[in-house]
Amino acid sequence: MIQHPSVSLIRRQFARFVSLKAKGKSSSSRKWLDRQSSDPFTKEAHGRALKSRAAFKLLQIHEKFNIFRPGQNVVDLGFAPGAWSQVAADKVTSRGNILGIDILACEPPKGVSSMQANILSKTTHEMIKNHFYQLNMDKDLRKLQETEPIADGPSYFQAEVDDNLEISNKQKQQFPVDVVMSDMMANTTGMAFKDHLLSIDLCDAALILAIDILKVNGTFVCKFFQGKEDKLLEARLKKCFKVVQRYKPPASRKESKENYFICFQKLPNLDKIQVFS
Ligand SMILES: C[S@@+](CC[C@H](N)C(=O)[O-])C[C@H]1O[C@@H](n2cnc3c(N)ncnc32)[C@H](O)[C@@H]1O
Repeated sequence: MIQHPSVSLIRRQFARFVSLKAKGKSSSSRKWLDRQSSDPFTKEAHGRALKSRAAFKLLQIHEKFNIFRPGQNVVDLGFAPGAWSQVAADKVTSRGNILGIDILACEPPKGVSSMQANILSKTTHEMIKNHFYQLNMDKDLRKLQETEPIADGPSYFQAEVDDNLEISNKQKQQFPVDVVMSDMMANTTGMAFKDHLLSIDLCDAALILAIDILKVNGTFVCKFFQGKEDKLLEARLKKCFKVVQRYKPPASRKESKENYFICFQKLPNLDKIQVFS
């Protein structure tokens, strides 16, 4: 094919521009690419159709602490691209429910519900609560319909069903979730202290949600970036859970400041003001 000289010139200049850009890649992004291509967890994640190597961190946390059981309700904060949700969905089976929240738009993995929302907004917390309340109501209604054929029954029958629903929802609605887990992190700035504070803010938002919706004895898993304030976070966690442990799974890179709090046995009757004072 004969090309107009100006077209081929533009193509050559474009190719040169691309190659210069590639050469000019910062050493940190080149290092990142090298690390990704040689990383055994990244390779294995591809092989097992997992969304990212982050899956292995949660698998290792689960292997050590036995977090999940079939049938549980789980909230996955900062779920995108979805590796933790994949792991949780596999462990809780189709009897359980996973809700993933992320500030970014992301298609959730199979069997996972999701919301694009910011956990630092109060509205997001309300939306999460409503999601599980609705699930509970649907479950209760199905149970009642299995035992009582309400569709053709007289209206007093329906009233009785409504009363029963109200009672069981009052008991269950408040704390419908078994596990709240957060792998959230905002875009890092490169300034260690600022990144640490950003991370602690996200942990606090996750903890507030856990106080509001976790069952008594429920489990909380939370990534944090280590720094001066993590002792204060740990103190808050200890007011809410009987057992609080720090654990850095082997799949978490040694050079990364990330670490995890694994908290078991949520305590009853928590007062947020007291926890945060
Ligand atoms: C390290 S990634 C999570 C990886 C995920 N656990 C997985 O296995 O695929 C951190 C996520 O936190 C999300 N995030 C950061 N700030 C957030 C916020 N304020 N609200 C909700 N999600 C947030 C980011 O968008 C990002 O997708």
